Amino acid sequence: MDSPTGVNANVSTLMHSGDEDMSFTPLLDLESSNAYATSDLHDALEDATGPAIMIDKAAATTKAREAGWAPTSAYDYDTYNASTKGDKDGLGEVGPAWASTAAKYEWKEEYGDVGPAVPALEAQLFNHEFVMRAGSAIKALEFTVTVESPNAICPVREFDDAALHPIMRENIRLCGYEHPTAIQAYCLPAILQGVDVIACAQTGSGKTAAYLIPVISKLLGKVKKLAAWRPNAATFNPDDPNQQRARGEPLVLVVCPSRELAMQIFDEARRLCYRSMLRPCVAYGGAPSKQQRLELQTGCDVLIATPGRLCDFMDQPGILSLKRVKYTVIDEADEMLQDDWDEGLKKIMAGGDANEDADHVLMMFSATFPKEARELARQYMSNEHIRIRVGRAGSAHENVTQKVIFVKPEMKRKCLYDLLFSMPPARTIIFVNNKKTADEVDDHLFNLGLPSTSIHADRTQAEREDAIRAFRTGAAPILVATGVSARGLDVKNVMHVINYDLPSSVHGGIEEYVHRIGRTARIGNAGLATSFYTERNEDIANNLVKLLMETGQEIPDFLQDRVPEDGKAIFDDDTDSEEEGKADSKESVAGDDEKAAGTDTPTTGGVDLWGAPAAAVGLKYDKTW
Ligand SMILES: Nc1ncnc2c1ncn2[C@@H]1O[C@H](COP(=O)(O)OP(=O)(O)OP(=O)(O)O)[C@@H](O)[C@H]1O
Repeated sequence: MDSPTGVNANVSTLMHSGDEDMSFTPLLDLESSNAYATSDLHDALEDATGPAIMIDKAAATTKAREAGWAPTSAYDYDTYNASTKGDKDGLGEVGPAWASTAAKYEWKEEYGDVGPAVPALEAQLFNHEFVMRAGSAIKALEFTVTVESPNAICPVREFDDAALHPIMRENIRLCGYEHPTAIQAYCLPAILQGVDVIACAQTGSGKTAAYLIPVISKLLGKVKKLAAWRPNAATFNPDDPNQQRARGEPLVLVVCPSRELAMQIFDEARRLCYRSMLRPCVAYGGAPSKQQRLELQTGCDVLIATPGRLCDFMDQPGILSLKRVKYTVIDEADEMLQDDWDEGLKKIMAGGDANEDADHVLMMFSATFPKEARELARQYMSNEHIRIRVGRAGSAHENVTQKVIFVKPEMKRKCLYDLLFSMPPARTIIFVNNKKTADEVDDHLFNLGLPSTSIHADRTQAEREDAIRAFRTGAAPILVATGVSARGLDVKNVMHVINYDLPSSVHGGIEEYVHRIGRTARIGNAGLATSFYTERNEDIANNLVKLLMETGQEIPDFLQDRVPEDGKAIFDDDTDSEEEGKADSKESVAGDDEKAAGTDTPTTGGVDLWGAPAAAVGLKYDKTW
């Protein structure tokens, strides 16, 4: 069936009712993918490059079912078109329910300091089977932590030690977070100090909670004093045009580059704001703005937004004002500091009518922070800011087993097909470098009976949300994606990331590779990343080999000549040579030796890895976590 966008997208179901709709039956048993050890997956790689076999569609479908892959189900564009036609505002009865309208705790004026539990909402937010749980390999996220700060930061080993608000402590418990990760252990006390923070830690290490927990916790005690007026949820009827509406005046603003990431951060905020007066909202492009506007008008204390839609709302002062913002977080900051986002980010940072009080705090987070981004980031930060780095800025962790296979370009499809059949069915993301290839690979797999779906920037927002939902629930356990989804996507049990195309050095390079492979093996779980390497990928070869070395991976024979002569994996960019004076010691890869060398002793002098003279930020110390 042809789609309105001219592709044969095949999202497995037409579901527009929010990720908490439990009537949706996953076709892939979510737990079963836990049954396969990562070693089973990569041992099977040996079999993945056999000779091409031509298979007809019926035979291929039978083969896919026999191998255990879930059945395919075509996207029903007729139903989709019928349901959204004439419903541009997304407010019609049959229109899709967007992620931005997902249920949240609604505060009533008669509540005291803590609202009562709402069991149905609690079950949706915390207990459903799609919430990630920390894996047993969480220790692999324990790197040497480097802190540069005007004051010493005393990390919190346990959430109980962080002086958090009781509601926050309870919500963390409901989330199932038992211990803080390294980045959380340092960010909690750092952010509670109330100064600007730049933080960098590996993919899937809990950076979202690292900023949301302290910020929300700090606001909880004073929200009644700080928050703007909003209608009482006990009596407010959003359908009544005569009801008085609020203006969105958030206390917290989180800006991130992709819609999917915004929805995900919104989900985390919905959990962490549970039973509190703080009302989270999300604003992102593609979905109708009217619904998002109504949400802002119902009250907004924590706003998560992508830049385009945020700037649109900033141009409507009756709808949104940033004058109360106390905390601004730029997530995926190195991406947000790229030229593409320059105009929007400048406008957001200038803040329109933003809070110019001295108490405004700016935070930047990412798993990667190349040199140019570090320099730019400093321009926005106050002089006395805190910098926290877990391991090397831009490093990966050893929970992802990385395999690189040499493939002739014309053999990629065959190789992909064999690869998918060489191991047990598992939730898999296949990254490609352009939208056309995404459509082609998705169609190819789907036509061979494999339950794939795909996502890229040319898809409508409804298609994007459906694709992610189908992938998350297991209805379509194979997701073909362009780099748009490389950052942030956090889906339980993604066991395998395949780089059908490796990122080129001009389009994301090694940073994008790190983000892509980081969609698997999150928060202490294990995963596999397989990359198809062709002769056209020479531009990324040196950094790829260094990254493989850094994480103790096997270097394939065809890349052996890229191994540095001294056997040390030092990244060119891991220095600030543009600064006057010498960079302090170039950091070698974070291995056990380096960890052992970690010291609690503060050091000063030289130029730090973020490009500021270390003396300007007071203390600098490494600590073995
Ligand atoms: N302390 C914790 N214990 C257990 N799970 C946690 C903890 N903190 C966060 N998580 C979970 O870990 C997962 C990864 O967190 P998150 O998405 O914030 O990672 P991230 O560091 O931002 O990754 P990326 O750089 O890829 O965006 C989420 O599902 C989150 O709910």
